[in-house]
Amino acid sequence: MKVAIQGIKGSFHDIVAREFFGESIDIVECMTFGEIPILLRDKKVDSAVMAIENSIAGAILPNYALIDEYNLSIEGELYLTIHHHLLGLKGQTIEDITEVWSHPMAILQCNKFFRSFPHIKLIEEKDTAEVAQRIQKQQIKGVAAIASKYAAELYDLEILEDDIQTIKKNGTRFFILKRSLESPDHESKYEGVKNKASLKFITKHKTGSLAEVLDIFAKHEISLTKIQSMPIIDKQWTYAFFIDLLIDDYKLYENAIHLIRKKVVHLKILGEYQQNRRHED
Ligand SMILES: O=C(O)C(=O)C[C@]1(C(=O)O)C=C[C@@H](O)C=C1
Repeated sequence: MKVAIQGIKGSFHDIVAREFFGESIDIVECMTFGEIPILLRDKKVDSAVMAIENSIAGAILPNYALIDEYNLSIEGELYLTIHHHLLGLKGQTIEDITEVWSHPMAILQCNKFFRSFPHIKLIEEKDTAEVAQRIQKQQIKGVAAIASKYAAELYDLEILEDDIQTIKKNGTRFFILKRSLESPDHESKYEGVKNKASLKFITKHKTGSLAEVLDIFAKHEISLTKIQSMPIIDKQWTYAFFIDLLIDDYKLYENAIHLIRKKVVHLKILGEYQQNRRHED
């Protein structure tokens, strides 16, 4: 079983892939999110892990666009508690550090910490763990990574400061993705309780059209966990909506979808999957 992730061994995506699928998978490392749907489309991998939102930094909008454009199917989700640490070569202290390299989402989650160190330059890189690996391999002094404790252990770096995210409780939600919704060989090995769904819809451009859709959910006692608007790029200043909802009663959910289909100009079910509870620690 081949699973594409953003980043290398020791990245948060790596942790999620192994937590979701177990240790026996082959990880295919990508250095951009954009490579993931292409690997799925070309059948180079069976599944993929993709971060979609973080509790401090918010949604990763380009990933919504990738899932939509390549018609990927959401097969599962995982909420991971994220602890960011400042990692450097053994013997270094924070006073020695003049630059910090990390993934842009990780930097966003730690911005407040660096306000107290205005001389430290923050530089966006492709992956938290890849920076940790590079610092060790090339014995780079004066530079620190923002990465996980697991990356510190793997790449034998020292934790110069721990838990540097803006607030202690920090989490990222990841999607487990499979090939296109239309794909004929679309298998569902992870068939379980499907008590959550993600949808995309575009309403008519008239007063109250979004309210009508939300009203149908309310009347069917369907609880929404997230609503996200996304620009429709070929129709400037118009928007599509991405909604996550909980399915308590599948029949009620189906009825609601049936009614909503008649109200909107476009509706796509991105996936129905088992809800993962958010960890609180
Ligand atoms: O760089 C990593 O380790 C990643 O897995 C990427 C990523 C992200 O894209 O949000 C994953 C989780 C954290 O929120 C920070 C970075």
